[in-house]
Amino acid sequence: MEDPWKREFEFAVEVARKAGAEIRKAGESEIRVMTKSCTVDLVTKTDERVEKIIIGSLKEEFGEGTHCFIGEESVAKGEACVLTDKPTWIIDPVDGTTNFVHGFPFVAVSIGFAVNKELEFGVVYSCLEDKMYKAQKGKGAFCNDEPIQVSDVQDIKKSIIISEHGVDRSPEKVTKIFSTMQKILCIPVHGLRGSGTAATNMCLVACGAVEAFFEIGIHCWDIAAGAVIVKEAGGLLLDVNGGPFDLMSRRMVSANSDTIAQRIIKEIEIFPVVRDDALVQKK
Ligand SMILES: O=P(O)(O)OC(CO)CO
Ligand SMILES: [Mg+2]
Repeated sequence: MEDPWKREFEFAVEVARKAGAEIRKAGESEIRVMTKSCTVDLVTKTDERVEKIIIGSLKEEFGEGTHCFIGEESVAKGEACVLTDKPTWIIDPVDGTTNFVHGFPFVAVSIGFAVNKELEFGVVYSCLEDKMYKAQKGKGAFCNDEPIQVSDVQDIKKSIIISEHGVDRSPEKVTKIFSTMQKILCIPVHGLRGSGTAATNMCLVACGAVEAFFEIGIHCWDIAAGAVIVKEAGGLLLDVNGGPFDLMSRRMVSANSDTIAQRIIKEIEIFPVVRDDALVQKK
């Protein structure tokens, strides 16, 4: 069947590569750090500039009228974060801003594309490692053009699991997050990890380096692209309560298999978060 989004997909790969080069270059000079929701929610001029480059390039190529854009920094400045049926680009210009600021070597550009609220393709460029992950619905997942697949480990005791602690440091939430991690660690699993970027974490699931990544508190721009990559690599996505995955819910389990996903879900202590599409629009 003719691929209706081929041009968009190929352009997304090109734009992600260009954005990654900008991030690498910016990392060589002094980085001026600002904060968003709290003192540990960091943002830099590079996040804002790279998002403008990505959205500017996409608008120039595909026009403003028919395509919609959800970008992390545009939403931070008050733009809407609502997924409609229109072709929508979901963009995190710098996933792993804290890593970028500290020179911790995992930083990714994440570009997802949805139509009729369904994800069609995802591109994650881990720009410091120079790894281009990409996937189109129904066409498999790739890293630097090599096919990738999730791991076939079904025994949780032989797994590595990724989770992150996020930027909300209220003691009740931190207690729940670490209690969940403690329970999973003590199953016992082989190890717990975290790269500091959700997009890269999902690609680590997709290429079989770890069995699962789960988090409550991530945003749609962190995981839209990775969601397609995990699925196309043979993995699955679920809500943290075992229900269907909902991109705007800020809750996600991505895993190599249902067996691993369900075992983790048994241990997750759920806490409330405000959905992305319930964020108050400032514009
Ligand atoms: O670095 P960012 O884009 O704030 O994203 C974080 C989670 O929100 C890492 O995935
Ligand atoms: Mg992010």
